[in-house]
Amino acid sequence: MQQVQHWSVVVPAKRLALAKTRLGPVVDRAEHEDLVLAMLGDTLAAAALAREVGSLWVVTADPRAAALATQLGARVVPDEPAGGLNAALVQGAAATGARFVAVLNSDLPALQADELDQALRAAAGVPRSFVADAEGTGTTLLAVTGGDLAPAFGPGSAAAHAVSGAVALAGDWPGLRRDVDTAEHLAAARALGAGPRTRAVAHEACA
Ligand SMILES: Nc1nc2c(ncn2[C@@H]2O[C@H](COP(=O)(O)OP(=O)(O)OP(=O)(O)O)[C@@H](O)[C@H]2O)c(=O)[nH]1
Ligand SMILES: C=C(OP(=O)(O)O)C(=O)O
Repeated sequence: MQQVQHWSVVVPAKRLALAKTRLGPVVDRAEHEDLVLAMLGDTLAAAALAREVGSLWVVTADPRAAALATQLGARVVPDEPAGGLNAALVQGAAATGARFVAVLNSDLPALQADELDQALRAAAGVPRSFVADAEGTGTTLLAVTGGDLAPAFGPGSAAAHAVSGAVALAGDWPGLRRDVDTAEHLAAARALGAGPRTRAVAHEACA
């Protein structure tokens, strides 16, 4: 029987009102926050179904994101003092107290539990690894099996993670790689099959 490694998965969630600025005008101001929250919810729901995931953690300063995370079974780590994404991830990883830690973006509405399971199984065999986004420039998942996370998220993070020694994980994981920054990405995620929360909000906006 295949052994299941229980990972602590840390998901960062920016304040809804400040997040996803590049999505631009696909939805109005009120719906924008709902859409960001919906993508977080679909990401967490898929991750919660993954067999390799032992616990889910959300680092956020946003009350609605924190409430949804709790409802979906995640533990909330307050994002304070607000030091930006990489600081939030280091804080979240430390809060888990775990050796096997993976950080996962919150904007993966087409994520499938089985692709996360496959990626985490591959990640278990190396000290530090990452999954590049669909464009190959960004990062959607960074995993460590005991050492420092040393996150380098931001523009060009895939190259930064590779240069710092993390192994690029290979796999056909379209939902795991499809982060949503722009309207085009949202359309691509919907074409792959976004989760129900994102579908419900995006339906109105992009019908
Ligand atoms: N807790 C926390 N999460 C963050 C922070 N900045 C970004 N994130 C999260 O990190 C992940 C990747 O962030 P980006 O894709 O750059 O998202 P963004 O900053 O909302 O998007 P843009 O406004 O388009 O740059 C998403 O899960 C964000 O919610 C931060 O300062 N704190
Ligand atoms: C922060 C990142 O996300 P994005 O490129 O989607 O902003 C990243 O890929 O490092």
